[in-house]
Amino acid sequence: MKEHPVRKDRQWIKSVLPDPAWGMFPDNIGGLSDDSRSACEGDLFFLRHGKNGVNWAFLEDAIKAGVRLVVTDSSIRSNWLTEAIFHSVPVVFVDDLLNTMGRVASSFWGNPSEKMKVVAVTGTNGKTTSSFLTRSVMVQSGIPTGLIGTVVFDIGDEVVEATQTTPGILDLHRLLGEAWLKGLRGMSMEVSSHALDQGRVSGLSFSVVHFTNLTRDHLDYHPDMESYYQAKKRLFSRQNPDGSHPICVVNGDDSWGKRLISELVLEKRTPIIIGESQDADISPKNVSIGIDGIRGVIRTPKGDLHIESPMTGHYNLMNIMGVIGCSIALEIPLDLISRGISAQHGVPGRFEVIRSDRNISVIVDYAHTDDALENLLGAVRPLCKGKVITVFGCGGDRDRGKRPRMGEKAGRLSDMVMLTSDNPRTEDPERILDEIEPALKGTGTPYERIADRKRAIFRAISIARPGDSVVIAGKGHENYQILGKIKHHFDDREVAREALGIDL
Ligand SMILES: CC(=O)N[C@H]1[C@@H](OP(=O)(O)OP(=O)(O)OC[C@H]2O[C@@H](n3ccc(=O)[nH]c3=O)[C@H](O)[C@@H]2O)O[C@H](CO)[C@@H](O)[C@@H]1O[C@H](C)C(=O)N[C@@H](C)C(=O)N[C@H](CCC(=O)O)C(=O)O
Ligand SMILES: Nc1ncnc2c1ncn2[C@@H]1O[C@H](COP(=O)(O)OP(=O)(O)OP(=O)(O)O)[C@@H](O)[C@H]1O
Ligand SMILES: N[C@H](CCC[C@H](N)C(=O)O)C(=O)O
Ligand SMILES: [Mg+2]
Repeated sequence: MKEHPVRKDRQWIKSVLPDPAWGMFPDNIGGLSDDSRSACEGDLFFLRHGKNGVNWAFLEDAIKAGVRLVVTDSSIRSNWLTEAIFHSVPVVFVDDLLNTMGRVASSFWGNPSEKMKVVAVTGTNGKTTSSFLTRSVMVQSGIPTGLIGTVVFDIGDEVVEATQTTPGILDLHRLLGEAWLKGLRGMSMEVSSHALDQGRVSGLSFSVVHFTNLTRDHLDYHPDMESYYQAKKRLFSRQNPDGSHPICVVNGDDSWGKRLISELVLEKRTPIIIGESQDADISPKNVSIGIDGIRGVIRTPKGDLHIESPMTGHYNLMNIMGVIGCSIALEIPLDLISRGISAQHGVPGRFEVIRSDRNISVIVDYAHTDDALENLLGAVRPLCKGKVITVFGCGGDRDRGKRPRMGEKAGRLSDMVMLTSDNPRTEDPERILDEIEPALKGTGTPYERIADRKRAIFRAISIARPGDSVVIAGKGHENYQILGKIKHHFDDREVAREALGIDL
């Protein structure tokens, strides 16, 4: 068993857990796991319910792997646990497993989030973009800062492709622990509604929490918009482990944001409000949005702030204002906020322009909700001299209700549409297109239906004339396409370059 970089003291576990049932605490704990597939000898293993209850084979596998202590929920009692004890693995029963996991994992890594500046962003759209911008500002202000979100988990010298927007609770605490050990003192992270619903951020301490917006998505997982909102709201109502509350930054132009603000005010909290209205704490004073980006002056409680960002679109102005709010909450001086915003030249797969010597603009973007598509196409239109040709589809095994909505937006806001596949996953690609097509057809905009995404991109680029824009939406930074359960290499940017005749 490797020596733990933080927990050199033996039996630290005694101070954070109640006594095990019918057994003693082990002498030492090497690691934490909640998945039999990654459990190691010497680990403390958390036995958890899945959506289908408890799978006892997982416990058996974990014991075979040599875990030294099992912690589980008081509601989980069975002969299998007696069996664990029979194998001389002590079992601890707790009333609130997620809360215990958060406390144990944080303590195991030396409570890094309590020592770092952690900024968390949630909302349907704009999390990744805002988290990159926030990190940039924090770095400019001298706080070495990592990033956890949809595109990467970046903890200093270790940058790995993200597996989820918000990783599982133990991975999250580990990432923060390792980030601290590598000298990072800040973390800019995305928190998805799934993560909030599943308690993945339990035990973490946040300095600032940011709400971008709430529009339709993920209603395959959440029963309705109200439950989706309640999941997001947890980030703002939860307390840090020391009982404090983070500072909240909320988009006051969004209808759910307005509600969140009024609920926070009722709880005697004072959120920093961003928005177009001059009543907002942070609002635009004199801002222009064009092909070369966003520039101008933003009003803030600390005075006027000059911004110059290569990013474009009104929605990115909203993201920038949210980030200004977070930065002011961190007490970062205005000139450094301004520098940090300018230094972020773009975000992978978000409004990524594929340059070529053809006089057409090709834009790859991650818009995969109807609101994002509307925002994106609304940003492209004023910049485009010719026609807007949109290539898009919808993910399989995900919210089906957004399919017609996306079809309608794509049709209404484009001059030509290539209806194609996104990640079909285990669904029949043609059936997904069937669910998008009627709404698209209803707009009267010409379209072609080509399920093969590569062919659709090639076709869109081949029909584009000088001055036209080809918008390839939905997959952004993704370098794969999921067909069935298999991930195949696929990158919209590579395919677009190939179609444009650019050497790869
Ligand atoms: C729908 C959903 O979010 N499911 C999550 C949930 O799965 P589950 O309840 O089915 O759990 P399970 O797989 O039965 O496992 C139960 C327990 O047994 C363990 N296990 C499981 C298998 C095994 O062989 N051995 C074993 O010990 C698991 O580690 C876990 O402790 O709990 C698991 C453990 O934390 C998550 O990995 C899993 O995320 C799946 C992979 C997923 O795809 N989630 C997506 C939808 C997601 O989280 N998306 C958001 C993005 C949203 C956005 O961008 O807005 C994200 O944050 O990435
Ligand atoms: N503030 C915003 N409001 C509306 N749409 C936005 C906003 N910011 C970005 N978008 C659009 O949404 C897409 C996704 O943006 P981004 O990746 O920043 O969001 P996200 O919340 O991280 O999404 P995901 O949950 O899928 O990771 C962008 O490519 C853009 O089209
Ligand atoms: N985080 C989003 C990603 C969707 C991206 C899109 N390409 C798709 O596969 O549907 C989700 O889990 O819904
Ligand atoms: Mg994201």
